[in-house]
This record gives sequence, structure tokens and C-alpha cells, in this order.
Amino acid sequence: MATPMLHPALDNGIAPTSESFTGGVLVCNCTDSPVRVRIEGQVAHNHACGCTKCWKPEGAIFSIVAVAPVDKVQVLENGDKLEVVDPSALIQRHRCNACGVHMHGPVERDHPFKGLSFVHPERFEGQGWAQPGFAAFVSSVIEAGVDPNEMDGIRSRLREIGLEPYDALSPALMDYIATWTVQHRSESSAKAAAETANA
Ligand SMILES: N[C@@H](CCC(=O)N[C@@H](CSCO)C(=O)NCC(=O)O)C(=O)O
Ligand SMILES: [Zn+2]
Ligand SMILES: [Zn+2]
Repeated sequence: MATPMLHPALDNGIAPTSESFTGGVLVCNCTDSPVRVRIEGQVAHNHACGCTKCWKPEGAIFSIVAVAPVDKVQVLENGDKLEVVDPSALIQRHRCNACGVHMHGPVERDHPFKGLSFVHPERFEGQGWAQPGFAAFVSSVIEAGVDPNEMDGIRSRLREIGLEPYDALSPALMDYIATWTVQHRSESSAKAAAETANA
């Protein structure tokens, strides 16, 4: 069976992380007036994502997506071309209205990811960004049209290139979300109890 094509930055060998990477500029696909977004510092939690919402280059079935703190993200040029893909989504993905590339996606809602922005490191002009560490939302590629019969091959290939496949985020991130949820729940109930006592 043919090797499944996942994403050019995965299929052709994953570029190594550089310890000296201090950030860079993300550029969209426009030849005329490209949107340019500065990211200060290295990105975190880089992963391949199979969900239908993350931007992918033409022909790819996975996106490559990471996070940076929102205060380390600065739109440098042609920000007037940015539009929010889905205002009701958790991740406020800002795409270029000319070429469609998603340039940054802040989380503003009360959520464990609040204060982070989702970005696509492959759009960096330079090399050295943190390489992806796992594959998320793998089963979701079916929603984008992949034949379910291809899933064994896709998961095997992901493992072969060192990306453990998960059907949500990684266990570490899922644990982080669940821990935040428990803490948030006890904070909310303590607040409600204090309000009742003071009533
Ligand atoms: N099956 C759905 C899954 C979409 C989804 O939940 N995506 C995740 C991961 S995106 C980056 O890792 C998510 O957190 N989404 C929040 C949002 O999109 O705002 C599908 O494929 O559409
Ligand atoms: Zn563009
Ligand atoms: Zn995604």
C-alpha cells in the first residue's frame, strides 16, 4: 500500500528544532501585500492536527499548529486583510481574506488555553521552530473526506515518523485541561457559596 501523504513538512523529513530559535515572522501566501505576523520566542506544543478547522496547505490532510502567548504575537503588516473565520469558535482564527492562510488564533474565552494564540509555524520565514511532538484529532481527518479504511495506514505512518496519534489532544494537554476544569469548578462553587452566605 502507498505511503499516505500527511503534510509536506512531515512527509519529507521533520526539520529539527533549533535551541537558538528566538522567534520570527509568519507570512501568508500572498505575493501582493502579504500579511506578516511577528512571533517573539519559540512556539510551544507544536503538533499535527487532523481537525477540519485548522488551516492546511493544499493537499495536506494534517495541519501543523502550535501556540504562543498572545502578548508575543504582533501583526506587522497588512492586518487589514485579516478576518475571523468563526467568531463563535474557541480559537479566534484570523485568516488572510485573499489567500486563506490562518495567521493567528487567540483564545479569549475563559478556558485553560486563554491567553494563548494558535499559529502555523510552517509559515515562519526561517527555520528552527519547535518540531511537532504528537498528532491530535487524527480520527477527524475522516470528517474532511479521508476514507476510514486508510486510518490504519495513517496511524502507522504517524508512529513511524515519531508522532504518536491521538483522537483528542495529547494526554498531557488533556490532563492539563481536566485539572483546570476541576480547579475552576471548585473556584466557581466557592464563589457561589460566598455569595449565598453574604446574601
Ligand atoms: N472533529 C472536530 C474537532 C475540532 C476540534 O475540536 N479541534 C480542536 C483542536 S484545534 C488545534 O489543536 C480544538 O480545540 N478546537 C477548538 C476550536 O476550533 O475553536 C473537527 O474536525 O472539526
Ligand atoms: Zn494572504
Ligand atoms: Zn485543529
